[in-house]
Amino acid sequence: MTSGVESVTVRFGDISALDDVTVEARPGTVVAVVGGDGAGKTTLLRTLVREVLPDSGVVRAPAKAGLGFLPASAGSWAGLTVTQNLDFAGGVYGLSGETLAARRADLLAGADLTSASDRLASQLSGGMRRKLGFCMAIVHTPDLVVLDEPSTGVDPVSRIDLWRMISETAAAGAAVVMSTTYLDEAERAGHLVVLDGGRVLVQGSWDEVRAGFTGAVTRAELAVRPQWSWRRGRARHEYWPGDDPPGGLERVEPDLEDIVIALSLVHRAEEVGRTDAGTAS
Ligand SMILES: Nc1ncnc2c1ncn2[C@@H]1O[C@H](COP(=O)(O)OP(=O)(O)OP(=O)(O)O)[C@@H](O)[C@H]1O
Repeated sequence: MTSGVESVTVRFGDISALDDVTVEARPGTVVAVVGGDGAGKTTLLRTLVREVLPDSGVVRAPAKAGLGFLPASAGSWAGLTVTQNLDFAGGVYGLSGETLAARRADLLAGADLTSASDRLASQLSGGMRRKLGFCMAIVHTPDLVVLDEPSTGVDPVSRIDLWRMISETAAAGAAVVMSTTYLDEAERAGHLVVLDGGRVLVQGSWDEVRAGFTGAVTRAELAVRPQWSWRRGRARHEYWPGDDPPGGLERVEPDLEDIVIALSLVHRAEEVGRTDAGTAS
């Protein structure tokens, strides 16, 4: 079964957190949801696991036993040990005895947490804690795994562990939907969804997103039009929608971060234009 949301709209009072969003999560693939603060990433994931009911649209997802969710918060109990946390999560899904023990041993080894089995979750590093939360989310081998920023605040070495575990989970047949603020990481997902203001700006494989991007990005110490520029390292990158930047400016091959920011700037300019037009009429 392919999970996903179709034409989903979610409102919180006046705020449109998701606006006519359609995203598919096929078995065996990783979908990375990216976008700035308040783009709607968490709302999309929470809608998929039925923590949020949409105002309109259709949600397709397995029943609870087939769902694994790592929320943006820790995802484990601070006062329990690593083993107790995993056993509790496994117990909720009916795992016990040797089956649970074997699954626990596999997960702990894969997450490089075996030597920390008896430590309280509160005594783990941020990265170890996220890895534990991930293991708890997949202990029952769910068909749909939903991860809210699994690698935020995680050191680079643990991020590599996490990515390996996520890829292995998808390779074993699960559909994985995750949000991330690390765009270099998102480029590795099979399918990308770029959100801004609750709308899907673009989605597809990284190659498709890159091929569909129009306009040019330049790099300079100072921007010509600051409102169309953003900082990258010591320089500023700037977006030119017409693909015709002024001569003399150095063009760069945009990466996903450039593309997400450029598309978001265009989207926000269009929104302002719409609001201005609405006010004028
Ligand atoms: N429970 C809620 N009540 C009211 N507004 C909410 C609620 N949850 C989210 N929102 C609003 O919906 C919009 C989308 O929020 P969401 O948390 O989905 O974004 P996000 O992309 O995950 O952002 P961030 O990366 O900052 O967590 C925001 O404007 C947010 O303030």
